[in-house]
Amino acid sequence: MIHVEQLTKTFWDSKRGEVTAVDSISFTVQPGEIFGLLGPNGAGKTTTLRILCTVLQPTEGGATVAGYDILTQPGMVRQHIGFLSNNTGVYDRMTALEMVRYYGRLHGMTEERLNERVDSLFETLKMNDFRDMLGAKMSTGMKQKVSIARALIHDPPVLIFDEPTSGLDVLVQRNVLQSIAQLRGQGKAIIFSTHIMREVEKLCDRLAIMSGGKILACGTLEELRNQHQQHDLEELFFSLVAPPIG
Ligand SMILES: Nc1ncnc2c1ncn2[C@@H]1O[C@H](COP(=O)(O)OP(=O)(O)OP(=O)(O)O)[C@@H](O)[C@H]1O
Repeated sequence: MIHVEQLTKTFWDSKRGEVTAVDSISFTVQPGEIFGLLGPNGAGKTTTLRILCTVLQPTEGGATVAGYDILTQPGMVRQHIGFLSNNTGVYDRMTALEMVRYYGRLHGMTEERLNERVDSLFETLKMNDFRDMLGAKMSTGMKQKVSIARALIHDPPVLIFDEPTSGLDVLVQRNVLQSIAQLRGQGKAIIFSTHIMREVEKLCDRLAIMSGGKILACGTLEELRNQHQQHDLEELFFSLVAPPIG
């Protein structure tokens, strides 16, 4: 469902010179699978996800999403992908319902299909209590639900979550993680980027540990534990990302 092949992205930075944000990474994600990208700040997670969403172009390598090529079929990729970050971008002057419907129309959905999807999403995400509330009056948790509904309105087979729980309180975090787990049950292919190990342990079927633009390890948690002879994910992570000096 998602195939990433030797993807590389370099940026030119006036202070640092050439920065290799993503360095020849490859991985695949199957339907019904949550694939975790775990890495510290600056590891290259967001850059990778932005390339998959066709917001950025890779310097080298490529990827297909739901069978469509990110370079030659970016419009089709966007139609088959839902993207959620922690930056909710909810408009102050639109209600929850207006915002979600607006995104559905951007995806070219018919009114009938849109009504169906809105009803089902507002029900499952428990959004009916604030469907007519303006963005300006919503709590952070409400805004995050609107963002989730907006990302899911066109029922895409591929979902990309970039640190979706950062800045949320524990209750809302739990809610968001439960919603993501439900989506796996519906057969979606999901990429979930985070630097929170507990979330990876709870949610992800497979993971890649990223640092300095590279994938340092990739597999199920069990495979990584066996390969690196380290049961504790936190210890495993530190041994890869910040190995002891000397
Ligand atoms: N537009 C840009 N111009 C220059 N450098 C960039 C640009 N975007 C990202 N970078 C650099 O690329 C590297 C990877 O950044 P990226 O945002 O992908 O990491 P990340 O793993 O998502 O980190 P975080 O958890 O902090 O969001 C960093 O060194 C960052 O400074």
